[in-house]
Amino acid sequence: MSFDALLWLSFGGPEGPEDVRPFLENVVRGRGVPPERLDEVEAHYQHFGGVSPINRLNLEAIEAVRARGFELPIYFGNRNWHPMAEDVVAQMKADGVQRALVFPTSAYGGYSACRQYDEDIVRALQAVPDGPELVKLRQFFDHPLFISAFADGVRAAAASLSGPYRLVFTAHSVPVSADKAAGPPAEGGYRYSRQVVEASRLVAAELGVTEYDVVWQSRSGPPQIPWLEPDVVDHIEALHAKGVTGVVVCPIGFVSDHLEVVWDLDTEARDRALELGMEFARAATPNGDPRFAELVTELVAEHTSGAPVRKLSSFTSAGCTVNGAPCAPLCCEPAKRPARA
Ligand SMILES: CC1=C(CCC(=O)O)c2cc3nc(cc4[nH]c(cc5[nH]c(cc1n2)c(C)c5CCC(=O)O)c(CCC(=O)O)c4C)C(CCC(=O)O)=C3C
Ligand SMILES: [Fe+2]
Repeated sequence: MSFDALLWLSFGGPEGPEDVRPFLENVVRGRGVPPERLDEVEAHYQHFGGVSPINRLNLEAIEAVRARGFELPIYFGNRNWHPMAEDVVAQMKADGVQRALVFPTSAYGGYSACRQYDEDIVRALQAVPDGPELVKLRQFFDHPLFISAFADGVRAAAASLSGPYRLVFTAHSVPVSADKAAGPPAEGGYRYSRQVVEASRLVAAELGVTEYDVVWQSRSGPPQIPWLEPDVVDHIEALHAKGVTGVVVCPIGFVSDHLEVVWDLDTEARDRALELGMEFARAATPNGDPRFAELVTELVAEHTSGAPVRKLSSFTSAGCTVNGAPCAPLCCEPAKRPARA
């Protein structure tokens, strides 16, 4: 199969104070997130001048891929903020692109991490009749380059501490019902949390660390709905109560230092740990590591030159579908809630 472009598909983030509210409205449209939660999250963004680092980090990662001599033109589009996926797909069509690979900036399965990117593709193609064929790349949570980049991040973070530490992996929480619906029903659900746990195990194994925890962060939604727990800040408090004096937090669920990382971890979790008199260090995310550009190049080469599929676990790496089709019938079905307007 031949391809004539790569679409780098991400979450999007605001570029200034005025963008924050409309961006947040895009993210939570139809999701039942209470306004108080939005006010809180808006304050986190405004703390950084209303600018999320995510767009800049994506552009830097794209430059790193280009700098490797990558053979296809790369387009950048988002789910929730400009450049919006539909505008970029219109541009691709205008440029004569007929078949493109799509790199979604999430390593995992599940509704928010995988299926919602399929929905973005469907939405973009609906907005652009006779647009290019779009083939999404697979999930890469257990790719050796992804795992070793995180392992080095943990090594460097641990080296910055003076005493012993507990290794704590963290990923974005999701509603328990969404995790239960992650993956095709025949697999038994929980694909997202199982992949997060597996990636964490692989990083720990590469480091030779046998005692570690996997926790969750950045919970949203109405308080009465259960989300994956424990929360990273609560967990740091529990570790402190057990006499743990240092913590290395590895944001295994994220590819770059976007807002949930620089606020929820580097600010909130860190402040709490220091308040408790604990040492705290946060491992780097892979986005800025040369291995990340190599990873993208390899995932593309699986399609363009039959490069081997490298993965360290036997767990399914799905997500590779055409024009936004789900991976399998009923795979990662969205929760029953009002449709996006
Ligand atoms: C699994 C997962 C990932 C990892 C996979 C992936 O990377 O895709 C992820 C990434 C991200 N989440 C992000 C931002 C936000 N997520 C929100 C809300 C939500 N996230 C959810 C899940 C996830 N989110 C869910 C289930 C919700 C509830 C609403 C809904 O059901 O959709 C909200 C609303 C406010 C709030 O937090 O309540 C914001 C602003 C940003 C950009 C940060 C920046 O600007 O730098 C990124 C990369
Ligand atoms: Fe999926």
